[in-house]
Amino acid sequence: MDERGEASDTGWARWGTAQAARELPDGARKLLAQVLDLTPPPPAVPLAEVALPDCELDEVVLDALRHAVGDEHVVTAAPARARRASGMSTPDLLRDRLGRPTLAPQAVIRPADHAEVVAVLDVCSARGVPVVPFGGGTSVVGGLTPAAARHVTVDLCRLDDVVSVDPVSRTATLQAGLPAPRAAQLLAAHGLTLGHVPQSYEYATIGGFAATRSSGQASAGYGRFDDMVTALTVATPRGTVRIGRAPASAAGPDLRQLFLGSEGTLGIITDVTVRVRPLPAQSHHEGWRFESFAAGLDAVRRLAQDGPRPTVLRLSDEIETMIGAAGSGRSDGGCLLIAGYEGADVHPTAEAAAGVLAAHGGVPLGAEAGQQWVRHRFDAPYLRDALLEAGAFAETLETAAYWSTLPQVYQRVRAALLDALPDGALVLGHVSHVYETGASLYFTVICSPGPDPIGRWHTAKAAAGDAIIAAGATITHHHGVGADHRQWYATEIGDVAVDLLRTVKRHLDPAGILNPGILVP
Ligand SMILES: Cc1cc2nc3c(=O)[nH]c(=O)nc-3n(C[C@H](O)[C@H](O)[C@H](O)COP(=O)(O)OP(=O)(O)OC[C@H]3O[C@@H](n4cnc5c(N)ncnc54)[C@H](O)[C@@H]3O)c2cc1C
Repeated sequence: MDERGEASDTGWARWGTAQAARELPDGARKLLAQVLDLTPPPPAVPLAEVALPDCELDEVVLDALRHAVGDEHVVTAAPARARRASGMSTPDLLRDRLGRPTLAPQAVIRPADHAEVVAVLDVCSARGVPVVPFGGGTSVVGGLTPAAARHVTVDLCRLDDVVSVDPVSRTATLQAGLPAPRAAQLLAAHGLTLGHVPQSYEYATIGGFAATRSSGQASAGYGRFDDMVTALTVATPRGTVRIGRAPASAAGPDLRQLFLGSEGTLGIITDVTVRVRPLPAQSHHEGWRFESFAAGLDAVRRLAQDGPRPTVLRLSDEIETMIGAAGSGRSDGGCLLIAGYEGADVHPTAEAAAGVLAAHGGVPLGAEAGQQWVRHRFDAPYLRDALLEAGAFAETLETAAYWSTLPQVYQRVRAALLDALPDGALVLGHVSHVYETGASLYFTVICSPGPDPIGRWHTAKAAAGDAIIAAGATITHHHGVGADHRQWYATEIGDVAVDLLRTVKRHLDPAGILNPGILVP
């Protein structure tokens, strides 16, 4: 078994391990059976039984790669390649379940450090071998499935340490392949935290967060991941770029931003320097009930704009609240808001925020509702597996918009999804990342799979993408562009910006080996 647990099927056709699987709560199962035509799928093909054609890379290329990283770190075994053929969107999982991953790499290359990443890029650039950087493999937008045959995957799993900590400036330099839980553990030893807790926290990596501009559940208090980055090192086919020598700078455009969100198309990020904060002495979460999503949105906007700002601020719409209640046995109706506070002394902030929430019609549900959310904050991906097993289809998408247009965007995306899935679908929504000027909107769709669940989802997702762009919102707030959002991304940024991006890519990656077909239209 290697360090990613291929032999135990970790992350194959499911989130995490089989041992960590969750049952669908009875209430939720009954509710779904009333509204959807549930069709349980055949059992998933185990990873060890996936058959792939043998690696077709030239022996000269394989030898050069072995020379760059060591023989045992050029892996051509089918399980290792199959496991890295895609990310973790529901279509990815469904293809995995059938034992038919989209486009497996020819080999998995595991460099140990920046110099080895540079050496791998040199080989691949000279030989025209496409390269897919791989962090935790949790992309949900096709970010790991290039439009290229015979590619290799560069797995950053051996770049998994803290390079340095500067407690005076409160920064830490972290290697790109460091998984989020290990980063948290290593920083905690210094009394520090990053505060970045996306729902994919258990498996995603520091480099992946930077490459996709990730946003975590506590973004109201700690900011987005790209807000946290003060410097980064990137290996490109042209050489190494290191940017960020001061906390702020007027030395030209901020080129860190060129690489943040570049999704492996301009280079491989090998380390990231991030702002860190002291581990919070206190943490308190509580629930609130609002009569309607509109009323809750009003309260959330007031906190986002005028403060006090909680660390976690999350508002579910009526349907998400109802489904959550069916799962937990509660049935308060309305819309559930979770407010979380972390810091040295959270109670003054929590009390002042409570005043704002109550003034906007919020009814306190107490700390138990908050704790309930904390206990289950990482459950959703496991529940998606449970839904797939029960014969439903479940997938998510997200966007962001200014406050003035947010309600219309919400309505239009919901309507587009429901229209595209006319035989019954549940569309759940929430707001969980807020800014002074607007917020993200996150949708979960649960529907009957039908005979062609992937095709059906592509149609619905395209309708949602069209609605998002037509309503003036962004095609993605935090999942990234990948292969799946490219078409809408091109419309969003326009022709001149598309040319600019293509020109930058041509300069940094003249052979066009880095993640072809991802991000760059
Ligand atoms: C169940 C689930 C929940 C999720 N929840 C959230 C959430 O709450 N917030 C959020 O922001 N996202 C979320 N995501 C999406 C995903 O976790 C993020 O995009 C995450 O940042 C990806 O990190 P990763 O290490 O898994 O990267 P990967 O999936 O391995 O890679 C993502 C993209 O970045 C590129 N890449 C990876 N590492 C590097 C590197 N070192 N240098 C250059 N390019 C690189 C890859 O080629 C790929 O295009 C979720 C995904 C799942 C499956």
